[in-house]
Amino acid sequence: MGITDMQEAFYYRECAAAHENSPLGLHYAMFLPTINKQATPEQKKKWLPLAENYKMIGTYAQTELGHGTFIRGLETTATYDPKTKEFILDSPTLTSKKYWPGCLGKTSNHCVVMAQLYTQGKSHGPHMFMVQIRSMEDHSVLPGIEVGVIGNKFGYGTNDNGFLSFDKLRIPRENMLMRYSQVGRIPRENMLMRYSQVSRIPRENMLMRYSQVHEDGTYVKPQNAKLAYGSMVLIRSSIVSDAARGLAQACVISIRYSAVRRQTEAYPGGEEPQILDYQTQQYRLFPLLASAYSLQLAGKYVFNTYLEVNDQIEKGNLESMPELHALSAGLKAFSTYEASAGIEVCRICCGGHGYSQASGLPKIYVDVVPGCTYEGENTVMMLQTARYLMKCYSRAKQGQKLPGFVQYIGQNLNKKSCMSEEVALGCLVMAYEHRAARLVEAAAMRMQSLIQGGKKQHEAWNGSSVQLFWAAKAHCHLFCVKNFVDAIQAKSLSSKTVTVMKSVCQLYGVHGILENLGEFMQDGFFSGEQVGYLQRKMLALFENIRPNAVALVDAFDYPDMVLGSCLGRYDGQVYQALYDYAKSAPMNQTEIHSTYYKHLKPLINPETTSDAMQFAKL
Ligand SMILES: CCCCC/C=C\C/C=C\C/C=C\C/C=C\CCCC(=O)SCCNC(=O)CCNC(=O)[C@H](O)C(C)(C)COP(=O)(O)OP(=O)(O)OC[C@H]1O[C@@H](n2cnc3c(N)ncnc32)[C@H](O)[C@@H]1OP(=O)(O)O
Ligand SMILES: Cc1cc2nc3c(=O)[nH]c(=O)nc-3n(C[C@H](O)[C@H](O)[C@H](O)COP(=O)(O)OP(=O)(O)OC[C@H]3O[C@@H](n4cnc5c(N)ncnc54)[C@H](O)[C@@H]3O)c2cc1C
Repeated sequence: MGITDMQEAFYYRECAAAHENSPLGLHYAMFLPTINKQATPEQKKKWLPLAENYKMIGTYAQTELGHGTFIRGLETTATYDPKTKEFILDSPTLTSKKYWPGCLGKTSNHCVVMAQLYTQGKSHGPHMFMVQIRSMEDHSVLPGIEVGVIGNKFGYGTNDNGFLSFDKLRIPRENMLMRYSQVGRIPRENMLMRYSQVSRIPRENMLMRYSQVHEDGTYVKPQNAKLAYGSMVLIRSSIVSDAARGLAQACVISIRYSAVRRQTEAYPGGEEPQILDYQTQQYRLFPLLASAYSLQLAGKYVFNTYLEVNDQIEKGNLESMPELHALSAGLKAFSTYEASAGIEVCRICCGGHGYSQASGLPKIYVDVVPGCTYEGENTVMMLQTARYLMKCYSRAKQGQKLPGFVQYIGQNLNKKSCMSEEVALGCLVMAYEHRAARLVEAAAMRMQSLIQGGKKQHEAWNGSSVQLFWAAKAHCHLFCVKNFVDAIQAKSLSSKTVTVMKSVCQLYGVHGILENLGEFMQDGFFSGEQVGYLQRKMLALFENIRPNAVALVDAFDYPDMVLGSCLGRYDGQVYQALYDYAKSAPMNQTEIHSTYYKHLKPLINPETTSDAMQFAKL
């Protein structure tokens, strides 16, 4: 392609083969970024040119048959042999076989492998290693390696997710990605490669990051063990926009189709209305349209935050790592949950045609829904965010100032909503802050009471994890609402655009409250009368959004070739497109299908079926 910008290359691939999940997807999304972020300058100098020019094609092999979530429980081992200055990679058990990595079964000839590092008889936890798995001459599998595909999946048909195991495979010491932790002496020139003059680096930086070790394999700890998890944070930060894109495309298809489809006379003898005029269709689709806009804004925010924090990390300042982890983990979970559920509603809103591949919706769904699992199973990710919120809560209770977006935690909960008929954006934000603060406090109180009752920390954690999940979900929901409101209020949009977008933003906030009413009303924050305001406002917003609904999805500007949908075509020629799609079905290339002669004819006309066929039938 010759496109050098990663993001542009990503969008090109999205257009050229939308939702096809390229067999090189992991090469771009994780193999290249892992070399970029986890390799030393020397290693980058050696591997990046090869990988960028497809002279190395790789994937990210971390998950095993027995472990995906619990990285510290991974069983693949990498044991350092000081005599030969090599690592010995081994899959000691059945459950240690790598299982799931994308593009692994047949495509990749290399992979970055997450394995438990052992040196001098001690385990140092999961680390990344560069491993060649296939010959660069003829793509044959190298000795000491077993690799293959895992078979059919729910979707992702074009991705050869695979399994991989090692039988005491030896790799050079230089193949451990050593940017943040090392084994075996680091040549002085490496230091120079990272920083122009070793002398110019304050000594504590060198000790913290590039301190010397002996050739006997003494291990040098990284500044933070979680630096090795960096590639996952990058992808989680990218997945939010990915989920938003999928939901937005499903909204384009279902709302355009709902403007074309007419069904059921509105009154005896009357005209059949556009199904988009049914209030129930608006109730199902318009909040999803609002959610698509909200998640797109959230995706931009979290990816920009990733870039900023990653810059600081590369300079040795790890201060914002915990906040980035909490934000990316929570929003990855929140966005993929919301998008997956929303795409399914869009499909159902298209009736029978929504169930056809011709709609383009099943393909979008099976492309987005695994995002609830990969890159960190959603519940686990929400609980990671909850872990951070608990820390923030105790800091708030100690009177400490909290960073940026979590300042709402620990606020005075003894207040009522300011909600009026107008449903001001500020009152919406206040409601979400109150709900999140209350759920964070309730989870913290629950944990405290269990511990005071004699439970151990891990028992109290598990005994509070439902409420911890609720708190994290409310935190992410607040983020999306507040981020949307800030965008509306900060944007210098034209007055007409602001009016329309303000309605979309209001609908996102109002609908979210009505769909989670118990959490907003449990402490009497809202009165029944105020709930009535919200219900009437939601119905009014449907009417307000209806005239601009098609324009609001056109604004996403997805070309027909990306949507791949007979229902969501820009020209609205749905029925002709469906008929053409049907006519082009492979089974219609012959009038009588070959199976007629073998299976049907003997039933229908047994007397005319030749004896041989009869015999074949028996
Ligand atoms: C530029 C364009 C790029 C192109 C990308 C384009 C599009 C992307 C969109 C879509 C994706 C496309 C393709 C990709 C498709 C498929 C790829 C899937 C690949 C995979 O599917 S690849 C495997 C993923 N597999 C996981 O995702 C495992 C999840 N499991 C874990 O991640 C850990 O297992 C965890 C965290 C559960 C426990 O880990 P643990 O047991 O070691 O930690 P523990 O609980 O003990 O402690 C916790 C302390 O660590 C801190 N902490 C933890 N993690 C941190 C981090 N990341 N950063 C900073 N701090 C962190 C905490 O904040 C806390 O801190 P504190 O203690 O202060 O509270
Ligand atoms: C399409 C697809 C592509 C993938 N690509 C890759 C890849 O390229 N590279 C790679 O390495 N991996 C890949 N994976 C694997 C993926 O990263 C893992 O499946 C994911 O991390 C979840 O781990 P798991 O499968 O072990 O699920 P588990 O962790 O076993 O989850 C099962 C259930 O247990 C629950 N659970 C687990 N731990 C906890 C806990 N501590 N607290 C509460 N509940 C818990 C979960 O919430 C979940 O409900 C891919 C997976 C898919 C589906």
